[in-house]
Amino acid sequence: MLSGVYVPLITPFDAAGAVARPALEGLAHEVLDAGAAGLVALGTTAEPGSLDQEEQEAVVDLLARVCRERDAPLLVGASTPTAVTALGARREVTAALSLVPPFVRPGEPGVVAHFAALAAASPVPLVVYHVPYRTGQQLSPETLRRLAALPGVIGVKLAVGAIEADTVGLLADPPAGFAVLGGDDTVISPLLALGAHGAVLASAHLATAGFVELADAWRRGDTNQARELGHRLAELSAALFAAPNPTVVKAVLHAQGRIPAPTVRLPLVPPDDEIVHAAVERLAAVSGASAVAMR
Ligand SMILES: O=C(O)C1=N[C@H](C(=O)O)C[C@H](O)C1
Repeated sequence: MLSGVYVPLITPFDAAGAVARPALEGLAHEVLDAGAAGLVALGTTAEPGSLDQEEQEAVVDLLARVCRERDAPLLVGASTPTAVTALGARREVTAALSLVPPFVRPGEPGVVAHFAALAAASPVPLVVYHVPYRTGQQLSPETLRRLAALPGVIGVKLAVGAIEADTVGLLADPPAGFAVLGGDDTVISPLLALGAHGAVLASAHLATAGFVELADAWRRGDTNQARELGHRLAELSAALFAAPNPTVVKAVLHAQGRIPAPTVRLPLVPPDDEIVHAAVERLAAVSGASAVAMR
């Protein structure tokens, strides 16, 4: 079952605005070196809607090669029958990360029917990407359990924006063989405390070892370490999400010299300098105060 911290890699661009493949490869190895359980290609953080087909394929090709070299799991953002079918030829792909249909607001029976059909068509397992503030579609615990019972659905990336009673109930009695991965960076520590199996965190491009240690500490029951580290990392995530993701993450990676430019593509625009400075300072505070070597 999926577990640990997965990093949904940004798409770095060079000074000319093209995908900076060497930088992407470097980031992939860096986060795996720091203990990330696996990678996500074409997550929200990758700005997939701003990449053309060739760029998307180049990103998946590169990250699939890295995951093959590192024997690491790879999730790939893919939400249509055509997109998931295209993953069949890629043996490195562990699962598709498939968005609850956005904007349409089909209702919960429609969501279940959608994922039943998508899973039946998919050559790879599915992780349901549930992010209602982006999709406009809420899902009850009962519906999440119905999704978990679908053949081929192996988990959920849960990004409901808070720790809700429904979330507590789901984690009190999680469906067997169904991974619950947190997708809300600022509340990932309490979600792990409740028993989430792991996380998909844009924040984990930075202080990667800290986020890995956070998940490990909650898993082994080291509550003092987990609680203290969780508070500090939550402050870092809040700073990294003070402007639309991944604008701040990219700016900090550029400030660290890890990517050639902080460029984001429209409709995203660079964050205010003050936001970037605050995130850099928060990262330094987290890194400086931690016994866990962080970058
Ligand atoms: O790229 C992702 O996957 C994530 N996207 C979330 C979002 O921006 O809504 C944030 C999370 O860190 C992972």
